[in-house]
Amino acid sequence: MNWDDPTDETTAAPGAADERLVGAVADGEDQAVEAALRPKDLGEFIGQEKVREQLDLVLRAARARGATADHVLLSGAPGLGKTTLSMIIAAEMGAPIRITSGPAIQHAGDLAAILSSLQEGEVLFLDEIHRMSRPAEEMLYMAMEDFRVDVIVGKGPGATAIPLELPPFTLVGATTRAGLLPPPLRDRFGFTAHMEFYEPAELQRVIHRSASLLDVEIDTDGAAEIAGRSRGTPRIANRLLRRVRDYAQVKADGVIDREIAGAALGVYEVDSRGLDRLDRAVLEALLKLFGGGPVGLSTLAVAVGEERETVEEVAEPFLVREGLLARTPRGRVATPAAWSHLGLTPPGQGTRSGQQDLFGT
Ligand SMILES: Nc1ncnc2c1ncn2[C@@H]1O[C@H](COP(=O)(O)OP(=O)(O)OP(=O)(O)O)[C@@H](O)[C@H]1O
Repeated sequence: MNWDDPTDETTAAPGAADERLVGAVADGEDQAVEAALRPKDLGEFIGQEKVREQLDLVLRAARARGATADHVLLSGAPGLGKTTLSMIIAAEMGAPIRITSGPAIQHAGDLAAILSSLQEGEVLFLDEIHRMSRPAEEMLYMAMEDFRVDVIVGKGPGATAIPLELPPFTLVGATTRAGLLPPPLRDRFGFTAHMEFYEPAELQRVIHRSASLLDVEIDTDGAAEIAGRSRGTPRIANRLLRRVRDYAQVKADGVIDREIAGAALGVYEVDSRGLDRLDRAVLEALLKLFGGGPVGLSTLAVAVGEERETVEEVAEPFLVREGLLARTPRGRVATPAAWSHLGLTPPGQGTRSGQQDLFGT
């Protein structure tokens, strides 16, 4: 976990991030419906304009040369569309795709088995590439550069390396942490793209598109309301849309407008900026109990009745990214935006501070 990286929500306390409605990591229900919602080509892929434009050039040029596309590295937080883009790359190249992940490749032999069964031009999508084992990573260097691997047969002094030719393929590596990749691996990608969080207007388009695929009626304001609470992440936008759809079906006529979206997400405790119960508890403790800080992480965790790791890894990254909380050498500090988001006045700036509120003075 990189404490200073507010986008690093990937190594959060086990289960904690996944169970949240606003967690960016896919849960079982997401996996079941995401296939139906994935854009199928670059034209359908919303936002990430620069990445799309550059990738379009890379793929067109490869097609014009009749060659396999260069290896592609996609970095960015979970749920921003890395898997989707890798499938689009394969579709645009008219190639099959094989999907695996770093943690699934623990031995070089696992990788050799996959590589040796690839077809010519196939796209190999390697999610969480930064979590691959060292020996597999070293085998990948040669495979990417020379389309060849040395398979070691036997052990000790009798071990022999048998060279194995591979068909040309395109590796699409995905990582939440490009900085963690060793430079020799990073350098072997011909094209590297960093995926940014989405603007609310882009998420609004994602929501309209998904609503139409799910046969849900939603108006512009309803989509805007959900988009504003989706933490810049299409996966979260799609998940919130499904919960709001349930609410609209049960409590109204099935049509989603701003009022219905706001009421539904109120039930699920996702506030107007996308903070959930845990995020708000952390902020409230920081403001009301500690006057906005600085306060140590352990003290803050005790105050909200959570594990230190949960506060640090599950709640804080988004609060930092939103500019609501700062991690300083002296401890956690609330920003002016945190006070205004919770409708409180910082101490010394008015009649009602968080501290005064708490003690009713
Ligand atoms: N640009 C986009 N336009 C429309 N929908 C998108 C876009 N990006 C992502 N999505 C939707 O969000 C969902 C999650 O995307 P995807 O699985 O590609 O994310 P990811 O970055 O690979 O996540 P992870 O790192 O957790 O594997 C998909 O179902 C897809 O429908």
